[in-house]
Amino acid sequence: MSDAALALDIDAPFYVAGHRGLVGGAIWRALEGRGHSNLLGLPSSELDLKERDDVFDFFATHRPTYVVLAAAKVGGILANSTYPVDFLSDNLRIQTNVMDAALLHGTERLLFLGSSCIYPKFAAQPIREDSLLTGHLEPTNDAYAIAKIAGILQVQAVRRQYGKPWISAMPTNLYGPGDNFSTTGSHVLPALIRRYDEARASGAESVTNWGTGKPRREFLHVDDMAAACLYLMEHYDGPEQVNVGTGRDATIREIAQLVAEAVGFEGQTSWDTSKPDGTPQKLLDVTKLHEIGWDARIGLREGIASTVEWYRENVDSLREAG
Ligand SMILES: NC(=O)C1=CN([C@@H]2O[C@H](COP(=O)(O)OP(=O)(O)OC[C@H]3O[C@@H](n4cnc5c(N)ncnc54)[C@H](OP(=O)(O)O)[C@@H]3O)[C@@H](O)[C@H]2O)C=CC1
Ligand SMILES: C[C@H]1O[C@H](OP(=O)(O)OP(=O)(O)OC[C@H]2O[C@@H](n3cnc4c(=O)[nH]c(N)nc43)[C@H](O)[C@@H]2O)[C@@H](O)[C@@H](O)C1=O
Repeated sequence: MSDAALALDIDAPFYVAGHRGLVGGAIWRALEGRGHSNLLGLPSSELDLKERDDVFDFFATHRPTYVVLAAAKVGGILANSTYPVDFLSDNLRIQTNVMDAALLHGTERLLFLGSSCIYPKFAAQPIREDSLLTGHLEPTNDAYAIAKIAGILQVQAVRRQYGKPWISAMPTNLYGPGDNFSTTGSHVLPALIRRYDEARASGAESVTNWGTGKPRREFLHVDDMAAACLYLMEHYDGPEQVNVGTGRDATIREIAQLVAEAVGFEGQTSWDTSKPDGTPQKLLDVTKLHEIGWDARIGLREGIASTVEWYRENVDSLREAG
Protein backbone atom coordinates (compact mmCIF):
# COMPACT_ATOMS: atom_id res chain seq x y z
CA MET A 1 0.00 0.00 0.00
CA SER A 2 1.19 3.57 -0.66
CA ASP A 3 1.89 6.03 2.20
CA ALA A 4 -1.29 7.91 1.26
CA ALA A 5 -3.35 4.71 1.54
CA LEU A 6 -1.73 3.91 4.90
CA ALA A 7 -2.63 7.25 6.53
CA LEU A 8 -4.73 6.67 9.66
CA ASP A 9 -8.26 8.13 9.68
CA ILE A 10 -8.54 9.98 13.02
CA ASP A 11 -12.31 9.34 13.24
CA ALA A 12 -12.18 5.58 12.63
CA PRO A 13 -12.51 3.22 15.64
CA PHE A 14 -9.02 2.43 16.96
CA TYR A 15 -8.66 -0.35 19.55
CA VAL A 16 -5.57 -0.30 21.78
CA ALA A 17 -5.46 -3.73 23.44
CA GLY A 18 -3.57 -3.26 26.71
CA HIS A 19 -4.20 0.50 26.86
CA ARG A 20 -3.37 0.70 30.59
CA GLY A 21 0.04 -0.93 30.20
CA LEU A 22 3.45 0.65 29.60
CA VAL A 23 3.26 0.51 25.79
CA GLY A 24 -0.52 0.65 25.32
CA GLY A 25 -0.70 3.67 27.64
CA ALA A 26 1.94 5.52 25.63
CA ILE A 27 0.18 4.68 22.35
CA TRP A 28 -3.12 5.90 23.80
CA ARG A 29 -1.48 9.23 24.82
CA ALA A 30 0.07 9.59 21.38
CA LEU A 31 -3.25 8.92 19.63
CA GLU A 32 -5.04 11.42 21.87
CA GLY A 33 -2.30 13.94 21.06
CA ARG A 34 -2.94 13.42 17.34
CA GLY A 35 -6.67 14.03 17.80
CA HIS A 36 -8.02 10.51 17.32
CA SER A 37 -11.64 10.76 18.37
CA ASN A 38 -12.75 7.13 18.52
CA LEU A 39 -10.37 5.28 20.83
CA LEU A 40 -11.39 1.91 22.30
CA GLY A 41 -9.76 0.32 25.35
CA LEU A 42 -10.93 -1.90 28.20
CA PRO A 43 -9.06 -3.14 31.29
CA SER A 44 -8.59 -6.90 31.63
CA SER A 45 -11.10 -6.86 34.51
CA GLU A 46 -13.80 -5.90 31.96
CA LEU A 47 -12.55 -7.79 28.92
CA ASP A 48 -10.27 -10.77 29.53
CA LEU A 49 -8.68 -11.33 26.14
CA LYS A 50 -8.07 -14.97 27.04
CA GLU A 51 -11.85 -15.49 26.80
CA ARG A 52 -12.51 -16.13 23.12
CA ASP A 53 -16.29 -15.56 23.10
CA ASP A 54 -15.94 -12.23 24.95
CA VAL A 55 -13.29 -11.05 22.49
CA PHE A 56 -15.52 -11.94 19.53
CA ASP A 57 -18.48 -10.12 21.14
CA PHE A 58 -16.32 -7.01 21.65
CA PHE A 59 -15.18 -7.00 18.02
CA ALA A 60 -18.71 -7.67 16.72
CA THR A 61 -19.98 -4.66 18.66
CA HIS A 62 -17.18 -2.15 17.97
CA ARG A 63 -15.68 -3.34 14.67
CA PRO A 64 -12.38 -1.47 15.10
CA THR A 65 -10.75 -0.35 11.86
CA TYR A 66 -7.32 -0.30 13.53
CA VAL A 67 -5.85 -2.47 16.29
CA VAL A 68 -2.58 -2.26 18.20
CA LEU A 69 -2.04 -5.53 20.05
CA ALA A 70 -0.14 -4.35 23.16
CA ALA A 71 -1.95 -6.65 25.61
CA ALA A 72 0.20 -9.51 26.83
CA LYS A 73 1.51 -11.33 29.85
CA VAL A 74 4.78 -9.42 30.34
CA GLY A 75 7.58 -9.60 32.89
CA GLY A 76 11.30 -9.54 33.56
CA ILE A 77 13.78 -12.38 33.50
CA LEU A 78 12.70 -13.95 36.81
CA ALA A 79 8.95 -13.87 36.07
CA ASN A 80 9.56 -15.35 32.62
CA SER A 81 11.71 -18.20 33.94
CA THR A 82 9.40 -18.94 36.92
CA TYR A 83 6.05 -18.97 35.08
CA PRO A 84 6.73 -20.30 31.55
CA VAL A 85 3.28 -21.90 31.25
CA ASP A 86 1.55 -18.56 31.84
CA PHE A 87 3.84 -16.72 29.43
CA LEU A 88 3.23 -19.31 26.71
CA SER A 89 -0.45 -20.09 27.20
CA ASP A 90 -1.80 -16.62 28.10
CA ASN A 91 0.04 -14.95 25.26
CA LEU A 92 -0.97 -17.53 22.66
CA ARG A 93 -4.61 -17.19 23.71
CA ILE A 94 -4.63 -13.36 23.89
CA GLN A 95 -3.00 -12.82 20.50
CA THR A 96 -4.86 -15.62 18.69
CA ASN A 97 -8.26 -14.46 19.99
CA VAL A 98 -7.61 -10.83 19.09
CA MET A 99 -6.25 -11.59 15.61
CA ASP A 100 -9.00 -14.13 14.78
CA ALA A 101 -11.72 -11.69 15.89
CA ALA A 102 -10.07 -8.79 14.06
CA LEU A 103 -9.93 -10.85 10.87
CA LEU A 104 -13.57 -11.93 11.12
CA HIS A 105 -14.86 -8.44 11.90
CA GLY A 106 -12.98 -6.55 9.20
CA THR A 107 -10.10 -4.82 11.02
CA GLU A 108 -8.16 -3.18 8.20
CA ARG A 109 -4.82 -2.73 9.91
CA LEU A 110 -3.29 -4.41 12.93
CA LEU A 111 0.11 -3.95 14.58
CA PHE A 112 1.36 -6.93 16.59
CA LEU A 113 4.03 -6.32 19.23
CA GLY A 114 6.65 -9.01 19.76
CA SER A 115 9.97 -8.65 21.56
CA SER A 116 13.70 -8.80 20.89
CA CYS A 117 13.80 -12.09 22.85
CA ILE A 118 12.39 -13.90 19.78
CA TYR A 119 15.90 -14.01 18.33
CA PRO A 120 18.43 -16.79 19.02
CA LYS A 121 20.42 -16.47 22.27
CA PHE A 122 23.71 -16.25 20.38
CA ALA A 123 22.50 -14.30 17.34
CA ALA A 124 25.16 -12.16 15.63
CA GLN A 125 25.06 -8.61 17.03
CA PRO A 126 23.48 -6.26 16.19
CA ILE A 127 20.56 -8.61 15.56
CA ARG A 128 19.05 -8.45 12.08
CA GLU A 129 15.43 -9.31 11.38
CA ASP A 130 16.49 -12.26 9.19
CA SER A 131 18.18 -14.03 12.12
CA LEU A 132 14.73 -15.16 13.32
CA LEU A 133 14.57 -18.97 13.67
CA THR A 134 18.27 -19.48 12.93
CA GLY A 135 19.28 -20.82 16.37
CA HIS A 136 18.27 -21.83 19.88
CA LEU A 137 16.39 -19.41 22.16
CA GLU A 138 17.49 -18.07 25.56
CA PRO A 139 16.04 -20.61 28.07
CA THR A 140 14.86 -17.97 30.60
CA ASN A 141 12.28 -16.69 28.10
CA ASP A 142 11.84 -19.42 25.50
CA ALA A 143 8.13 -19.98 26.29
CA TYR A 144 7.30 -16.28 25.87
CA ALA A 145 9.46 -16.10 22.73
CA ILE A 146 7.68 -19.05 21.11
CA ALA A 147 4.31 -17.36 21.69
CA LYS A 148 5.64 -14.14 20.13
CA ILE A 149 7.07 -16.03 17.14
CA ALA A 150 3.63 -17.63 16.64
CA GLY A 151 2.17 -14.09 16.58
CA ILE A 152 4.57 -12.99 13.84
CA LEU A 153 3.66 -16.08 11.82
CA GLN A 154 -0.06 -15.37 12.28
CA VAL A 155 0.38 -11.83 10.94
CA GLN A 156 2.29 -13.20 7.94
CA ALA A 157 -0.37 -15.88 7.37
CA VAL A 158 -3.17 -13.30 7.41
CA ARG A 159 -1.24 -11.22 4.88
CA ARG A 160 -0.70 -14.27 2.65
CA GLN A 161 -4.18 -15.80 2.89
CA TYR A 162 -6.31 -12.64 3.08
CA GLY A 163 -4.08 -9.88 1.68
CA LYS A 164 -4.47 -7.64 4.74
CA PRO A 165 -1.72 -5.06 5.40
CA TRP A 166 -1.08 -6.22 8.99
CA ILE A 167 2.43 -5.79 10.44
CA SER A 168 4.67 -6.76 13.38
CA ALA A 169 7.16 -4.69 15.37
CA MET A 170 9.88 -6.13 17.64
CA PRO A 171 10.77 -3.72 20.44
CA THR A 172 13.99 -3.84 22.37
CA ASN A 173 13.82 -3.50 26.21
CA LEU A 174 11.46 -0.62 27.02
CA TYR A 175 11.05 1.69 30.01
CA GLY A 176 9.25 4.89 31.00
CA PRO A 177 6.18 6.25 32.77
CA GLY A 178 3.57 3.60 33.60
CA ASP A 179 6.14 0.78 33.90
CA ASN A 180 5.82 -2.15 36.32
CA PHE A 181 7.99 -1.36 39.38
CA SER A 182 7.31 -4.61 41.28
CA THR A 183 10.39 -6.01 43.05
CA THR A 184 10.31 -9.51 41.57
CA GLY A 185 8.21 -9.30 38.39
CA SER A 186 9.61 -6.22 36.69
CA HIS A 187 12.26 -5.60 34.06
CA VAL A 188 15.68 -4.32 35.08
CA LEU A 189 15.31 -0.55 34.63
CA PRO A 190 12.22 -0.03 36.80
CA ALA A 191 13.67 -2.51 39.33
CA LEU A 192 16.89 -0.47 39.56
CA ILE A 193 15.03 2.85 39.86
CA ARG A 194 12.98 1.53 42.75
CA ARG A 195 15.92 -0.20 44.49
CA TYR A 196 18.32 2.74 44.26
CA ASP A 197 15.69 5.32 45.17
CA GLU A 198 14.59 3.32 48.23
CA ALA A 199 18.25 2.90 49.25
CA ARG A 200 18.83 6.66 48.93
CA ALA A 201 15.69 7.42 50.95
CA SER A 202 16.55 4.96 53.74
CA GLY A 203 20.24 5.89 53.86
CA ALA A 204 21.31 2.32 53.01
CA GLU A 205 25.04 1.89 52.33
CA SER A 206 24.72 -0.70 49.57
CA VAL A 207 22.32 -2.31 47.12
CA THR A 208 22.43 -5.75 45.50
CA ASN A 209 21.44 -6.27 41.88
CA TRP A 210 20.84 -9.52 40.03
CA GLY A 211 23.36 -11.49 38.00
CA THR A 212 26.91 -10.42 37.14
CA GLY A 213 26.10 -7.00 35.66
CA LYS A 214 27.97 -8.05 32.49
CA PRO A 215 25.08 -8.65 30.05
CA ARG A 216 24.49 -5.91 27.52
CA ARG A 217 21.04 -4.49 26.88
CA GLU A 218 19.54 -1.77 24.69
CA PHE A 219 16.82 0.50 26.13
CA LEU A 220 14.17 2.54 24.34
CA HIS A 221 11.88 5.08 26.01
CA VAL A 222 8.23 4.06 25.66
CA ASP A 223 7.16 7.42 24.17
CA ASP A 224 9.64 6.76 21.36
CA MET A 225 8.17 3.25 21.05
CA ALA A 226 4.64 4.65 20.71
CA ALA A 227 5.80 7.11 18.06
CA ALA A 228 7.54 4.29 16.17
CA CYS A 229 4.40 2.11 16.26
CA LEU A 230 2.22 4.82 14.73
CA TYR A 231 4.93 5.70 12.21
CA LEU A 232 5.16 2.06 11.10
CA MET A 233 1.38 1.80 10.77
CA GLU A 234 1.49 4.79 8.43
CA HIS A 235 4.64 3.95 6.46
CA TYR A 236 5.29 0.20 6.48
CA ASP A 237 3.45 -2.59 4.74
CA GLY A 238 5.55 -5.76 4.62
CA PRO A 239 5.53 -9.31 5.98
CA GLU A 240 8.84 -9.17 7.87
CA GLN A 241 8.82 -7.93 11.48
CA VAL A 242 10.60 -4.59 12.04
CA ASN A 243 13.11 -4.16 14.88
CA VAL A 244 12.49 -1.08 17.03
CA GLY A 245 15.37 0.19 19.16
CA THR A 246 18.07 2.82 19.44
CA GLY A 247 20.95 0.79 17.98
CA ARG A 248 23.02 1.44 21.16
CA ASP A 249 23.54 -0.79 24.20
CA ALA A 250 25.36 -0.78 27.55
CA THR A 251 26.23 -3.27 30.29
CA ILE A 252 23.76 -3.70 33.16
CA ARG A 253 26.58 -2.44 35.43
CA GLU A 254 26.71 0.81 33.40
CA ILE A 255 22.92 1.11 33.50
CA ALA A 256 22.98 0.63 37.29
CA GLN A 257 25.54 3.44 37.58
CA LEU A 258 23.34 5.76 35.49
CA VAL A 259 20.34 5.00 37.72
CA ALA A 260 22.38 5.50 40.92
CA GLU A 261 23.46 8.92 39.63
CA ALA A 262 19.92 9.84 38.54
CA VAL A 263 18.44 9.13 41.98
CA GLY A 264 21.43 10.50 43.95
CA PHE A 265 22.57 7.23 45.57
CA GLU A 266 26.25 7.33 46.57
CA GLY A 267 26.69 3.91 48.25
CA GLN A 268 28.12 0.61 47.01
CA THR A 269 26.66 -1.88 44.52
CA SER A 270 27.09 -5.65 44.77
CA TRP A 271 25.87 -8.45 42.46
CA ASP A 272 23.91 -11.59 43.34
CA THR A 273 25.26 -14.14 40.88
CA SER A 274 22.72 -16.75 41.97
CA LYS A 275 20.21 -14.78 39.84
CA PRO A 276 20.20 -15.38 36.05
CA ASP A 277 22.04 -13.13 33.60
CA GLY A 278 19.92 -14.19 30.63
CA THR A 279 21.17 -13.63 27.13
CA PRO A 280 24.68 -12.09 27.03
CA GLN A 281 23.79 -9.33 24.55
CA LYS A 282 20.58 -8.13 22.90
CA LEU A 283 21.24 -5.25 20.53
CA LEU A 284 18.89 -4.78 17.60
CA ASP A 285 20.00 -3.87 14.11
CA VAL A 286 17.71 -0.93 13.32
CA THR A 287 18.85 -0.35 9.73
CA LYS A 288 15.44 -1.32 8.38
CA LEU A 289 13.62 1.05 10.76
CA HIS A 290 15.95 3.90 9.71
CA GLU A 291 15.34 3.09 6.05
CA ILE A 292 11.59 3.29 6.63
CA GLY A 293 12.31 6.78 8.03
CA TRP A 294 12.11 6.61 11.84
CA ASP A 295 14.81 7.13 14.50
CA ALA A 296 14.69 7.32 18.31
CA ARG A 297 14.79 10.77 19.91
CA ILE A 298 14.90 10.35 23.70
CA GLY A 299 18.41 9.85 25.12
CA LEU A 300 18.96 7.34 27.93
CA ARG A 301 20.06 9.84 30.63
CA GLU A 302 17.13 12.12 29.83
CA GLY A 303 14.71 9.17 29.73
CA ILE A 304 15.93 7.72 33.03
CA ALA A 305 15.70 11.16 34.70
CA SER A 306 12.09 11.70 33.61
CA THR A 307 11.15 8.14 34.60
CA VAL A 308 12.65 8.67 38.08
CA GLU A 309 10.56 11.84 38.34
CA TRP A 310 7.41 9.93 37.27
CA TYR A 311 8.19 7.11 39.74
CA ARG A 312 8.56 9.54 42.65
CA GLU A 313 5.29 11.28 41.79
CA ASN A 314 3.44 7.96 41.55
CA VAL A 315 5.14 5.73 44.11
CA ASP A 316 2.32 6.04 46.65
CA SER A 317 -0.39 4.98 44.21
CA LEU A 318 1.87 2.17 42.94
CA ARG A 319 2.20 0.88 46.52
CA GLU A 320 -1.59 0.98 47.00
CA ALA A 321 -2.07 -1.00 43.77
CA GLY A 322 0.45 -3.58 45.11
N1 LIG B 1 8.13 -3.73 28.52
C1 LIG B 1 9.11 -4.12 27.71
O1 LIG B 1 10.30 -3.94 28.00
C2 LIG B 1 8.79 -4.79 26.41
C3 LIG B 1 7.48 -5.05 26.00
N2 LIG B 1 7.26 -5.68 24.79
C4 LIG B 1 5.89 -5.99 24.34
O2 LIG B 1 5.07 -4.85 24.33
C5 LIG B 1 3.73 -5.22 24.65
C6 LIG B 1 3.23 -4.39 25.82
O3 LIG B 1 4.07 -4.62 26.94
P1 LIG B 1 4.01 -3.69 28.23
O4 LIG B 1 3.18 -2.50 27.93
O5 LIG B 1 5.38 -3.55 28.72
O6 LIG B 1 3.22 -4.61 29.25
P2 LIG B 1 2.38 -4.19 30.55
O7 LIG B 1 2.47 -5.36 31.48
O8 LIG B 1 2.78 -2.86 31.02
O9 LIG B 1 0.90 -4.10 29.99
C7 LIG B 1 0.25 -5.22 29.50
C8 LIG B 1 -1.18 -4.88 29.24
O10 LIG B 1 -1.82 -6.07 28.79
C9 LIG B 1 -3.08 -6.17 29.39
N3 LIG B 1 -3.43 -7.56 29.57
C10 LIG B 1 -2.68 -8.56 30.06
N4 LIG B 1 -3.40 -9.71 30.11
C11 LIG B 1 -4.63 -9.41 29.63
C12 LIG B 1 -5.81 -10.15 29.43
N5 LIG B 1 -5.88 -11.46 29.74
N6 LIG B 1 -6.90 -9.51 28.95
C13 LIG B 1 -6.84 -8.19 28.65
N7 LIG B 1 -5.76 -7.44 28.78
C14 LIG B 1 -4.65 -8.05 29.28
C15 LIG B 1 -2.98 -5.49 30.74
O11 LIG B 1 -4.25 -4.98 31.06
P3 LIG B 1 -4.72 -4.53 32.54
O12 LIG B 1 -3.73 -3.50 32.99
O13 LIG B 1 -6.07 -3.97 32.36
O14 LIG B 1 -4.67 -5.78 33.37
C16 LIG B 1 -1.96 -4.39 30.45
O15 LIG B 1 -2.60 -3.20 30.08
C17 LIG B 1 3.74 -6.72 24.92
O16 LIG B 1 3.38 -7.42 23.76
C18 LIG B 1 5.19 -7.00 25.23
O17 LIG B 1 5.55 -8.31 24.90
C19 LIG B 1 8.29 -6.05 23.99
C20 LIG B 1 9.58 -5.82 24.34
C21 LIG B 1 9.93 -5.16 25.57
C1 LIG C 1 12.16 -7.35 27.50
C2 LIG C 1 12.73 -8.70 27.83
O1 LIG C 1 12.81 -8.85 29.25
C3 LIG C 1 13.30 -10.10 29.76
O2 LIG C 1 14.60 -10.35 29.36
P1 LIG C 1 15.85 -9.53 29.88
O3 LIG C 1 16.32 -8.62 28.82
O4 LIG C 1 16.86 -10.50 30.39
O5 LIG C 1 15.22 -8.60 30.96
P2 LIG C 1 15.36 -8.04 32.42
O6 LIG C 1 15.06 -6.62 32.27
O7 LIG C 1 14.52 -8.79 33.40
O8 LIG C 1 16.89 -8.29 32.86
C4 LIG C 1 17.98 -7.72 32.16
C5 LIG C 1 19.28 -7.98 32.88
O9 LIG C 1 19.29 -7.19 34.07
C6 LIG C 1 19.72 -7.98 35.18
N1 LIG C 1 19.19 -7.43 36.43
C7 LIG C 1 19.93 -6.89 37.43
N2 LIG C 1 19.18 -6.55 38.46
C8 LIG C 1 17.89 -6.83 38.09
C9 LIG C 1 16.65 -6.67 38.75
O10 LIG C 1 16.53 -6.23 39.89
N3 LIG C 1 15.53 -7.05 38.04
C10 LIG C 1 15.60 -7.55 36.77
N4 LIG C 1 14.46 -7.89 36.13
N5 LIG C 1 16.79 -7.74 36.13
C11 LIG C 1 17.90 -7.38 36.79
C12 LIG C 1 19.22 -9.38 34.82
O11 LIG C 1 19.92 -10.36 35.56
C13 LIG C 1 19.51 -9.43 33.32
O12 LIG C 1 20.86 -9.76 33.10
C14 LIG C 1 12.48 -11.22 29.31
O13 LIG C 1 11.31 -11.17 30.00
C15 LIG C 1 12.23 -11.20 27.80
O14 LIG C 1 11.17 -12.03 27.51
C16 LIG C 1 11.97 -9.84 27.24
O15 LIG C 1 11.27 -9.67 26.28
